Amino acid sequence: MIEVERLTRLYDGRAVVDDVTLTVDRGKIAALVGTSGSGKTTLLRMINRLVEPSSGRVRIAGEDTAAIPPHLLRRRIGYAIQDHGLFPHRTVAQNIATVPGLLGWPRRDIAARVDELLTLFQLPPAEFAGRYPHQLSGGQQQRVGVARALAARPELLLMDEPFGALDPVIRARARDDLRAIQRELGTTLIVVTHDMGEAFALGDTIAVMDGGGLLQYAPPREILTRPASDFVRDLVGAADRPFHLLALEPVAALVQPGEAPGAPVPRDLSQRDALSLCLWRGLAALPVAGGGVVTLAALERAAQGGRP
Ligand SMILES: Nc1ncnc2c1ncn2[C@@H]1O[C@H](COP(=O)(O)OP(=O)(O)OP(=O)(O)O)[C@@H](O)[C@H]1O
Repeated sequence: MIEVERLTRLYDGRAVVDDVTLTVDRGKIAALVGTSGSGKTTLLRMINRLVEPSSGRVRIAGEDTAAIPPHLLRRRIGYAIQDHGLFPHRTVAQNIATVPGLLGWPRRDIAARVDELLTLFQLPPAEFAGRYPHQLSGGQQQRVGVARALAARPELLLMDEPFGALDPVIRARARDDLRAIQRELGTTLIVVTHDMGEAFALGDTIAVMDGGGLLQYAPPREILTRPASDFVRDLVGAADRPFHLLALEPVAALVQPGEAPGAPVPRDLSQRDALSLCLWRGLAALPVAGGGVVTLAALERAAQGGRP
């Protein structure tokens, strides 16, 4: 569990992060969103002490980070940033091996870990381990950046716009891969993003920041249906709210008895994609694999977030 308690950072007497308190449970994902300059990156960097807090504290699994020398702390916390910061003169394998090497892992364990991560990130080791960063696409470089951040099995991974440089299609895939990998490894993750869709797709909780302050910290559904202020409502995109809400749940949650023509959709299809299919095909209901249907009417009700 990560506990951020009354964390503040002053620059020239001005609080760019102002008395922020939040908790991220172990194995969960918190997404930090907010306007430009609202303090997201500064908050993230105070967690691994790349920026020293002016006041307040951070605890990781109960341990106060102020008591841990920064370089040791950073070996325990993965950090991935938009321009991924790979070492250009080191191979992919050497890049990923950086922190395990610093920690003095046996060579054989490091090699096994590099192979494991490359495979997990769908970069076959035989093809990619020996390449240099400039021999990779932007998307591949970002995956190596994330693999490197995860290499020493950190209890916590901090990500600052990790997919910022990717095109929308690859970005959505990278996000889904990250979620799957994060679940598999049980890593706690705090991610800064400008993309609300990404925040809702990834975050178990969403932290909304403005002017250094934390305006709301809550699960996605609550942020969408009960925004703490007009600012939060507008920031998350009032016009997209029904679609964000539908994207949170699979059709399995809405299945009802009945039959409908056509090929069944998988039970884990998002309600948003189901709505899209209904609209595109002009259908009032879709058959769902394993039996039953999801109706356009049920999707419409779900899009209203349970309002009467
Ligand atoms: N070293 C510094 N000295 C002075 N001011 C700083 C410093 N670092 C950041 N700031 C200021 O702190 C505020 C918050 O910056 P921060 O990078 O945390 O915002 P952000 O929410 O991550 O923004 P963006 O979304 O644009 O990346 C900004 O006004 C920035 O100018």
